[in-house]
Amino acid sequence: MSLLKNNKFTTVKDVADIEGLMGKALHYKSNPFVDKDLGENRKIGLLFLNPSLRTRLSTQIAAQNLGMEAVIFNVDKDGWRLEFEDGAIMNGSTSEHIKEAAPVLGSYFDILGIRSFPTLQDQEEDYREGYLNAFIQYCGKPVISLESATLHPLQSLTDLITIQEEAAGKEKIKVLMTWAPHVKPLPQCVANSFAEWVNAWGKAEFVIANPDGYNLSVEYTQGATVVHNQEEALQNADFIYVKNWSAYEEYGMMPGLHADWMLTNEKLALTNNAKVMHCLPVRRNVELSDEILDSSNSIVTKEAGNRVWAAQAVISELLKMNS
Ligand SMILES: NCCC[C@H](NC(=O)CCC(=O)O)C(=O)O
Ligand SMILES: NC(=O)OP(=O)(O)O
Repeated sequence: MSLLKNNKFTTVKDVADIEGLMGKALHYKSNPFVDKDLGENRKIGLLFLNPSLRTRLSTQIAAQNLGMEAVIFNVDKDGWRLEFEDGAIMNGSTSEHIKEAAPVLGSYFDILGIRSFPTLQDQEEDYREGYLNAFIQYCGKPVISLESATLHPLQSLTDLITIQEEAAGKEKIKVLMTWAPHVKPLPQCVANSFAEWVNAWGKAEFVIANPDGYNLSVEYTQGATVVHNQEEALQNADFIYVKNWSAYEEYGMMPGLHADWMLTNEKLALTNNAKVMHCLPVRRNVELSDEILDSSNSIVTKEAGNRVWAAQAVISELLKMNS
């Protein structure tokens, strides 16, 4: 039985068995090379339209642990500028249409991973996931999201296994996702995705705290308790997931800077000695204080280390589905 429902990995909705996939990731953590022949003679193409440290390296390592060859291509810097619009008269700055580029890439690789951030200009356009969906439509191969306009599923699977490891069998845990300040508008995707996965997992009391004006789309938060008072939300939290995001309603805007939402030791004292998580990269002393990041409560680097095992579980399932 496959742990995936669909021949792609772009949302928790593509997963048939969340606990099974988490278990598989943790199994790989203990036995990284147990399936080292599974991907023999197969190739994964990792396509980036935006920067990345963790995703590109952890996914490459995960593929190599399965015996695959991983090729990274920075589409934004090294490829032709792509056109996505149907019927476009290409007499401007775009040189190649996705209708040619995607099937060509599909012919070179067995699996494709794609990172494409939102523009934060047009909510409707970003939430339609035009880039990701065009690749899926035209490449003819299974696609893994390496962070799209609205979601970051490899990050969220990682976050759940990290929580499971740290909770160490504790029955009732409270997970708080809190908005944090930032200097520029960031996508909602990491926060949407974490909410989508924690809600689908259903094993935690889940609270989201954000200032007025920063509510996420209910499509992802449904099931969580959304509050606007951070101190109240911090009470008895076992895990604090820290993330900035720009406004969803007043799309891509920053309706208030709220520097006082940065987590400090004083605030951490309100919690159940909570572990602090962040997807990284993090801006020190803007999003999270030095005193938290340098304390034993911070598990951010351990969390990033777990990215390998989440990616390995997903690639392994896709290899088996397409063997
Ligand atoms: N892939 C992990 C997060 C990516 C992105 N962060 C950023 O763009 C941070 C940029 C900066 O701090 O300059 C985000 O929040 O969605
Ligand atoms: N957390 C994460 O996706 O990091 P990168 O942007 O460095 O890949």
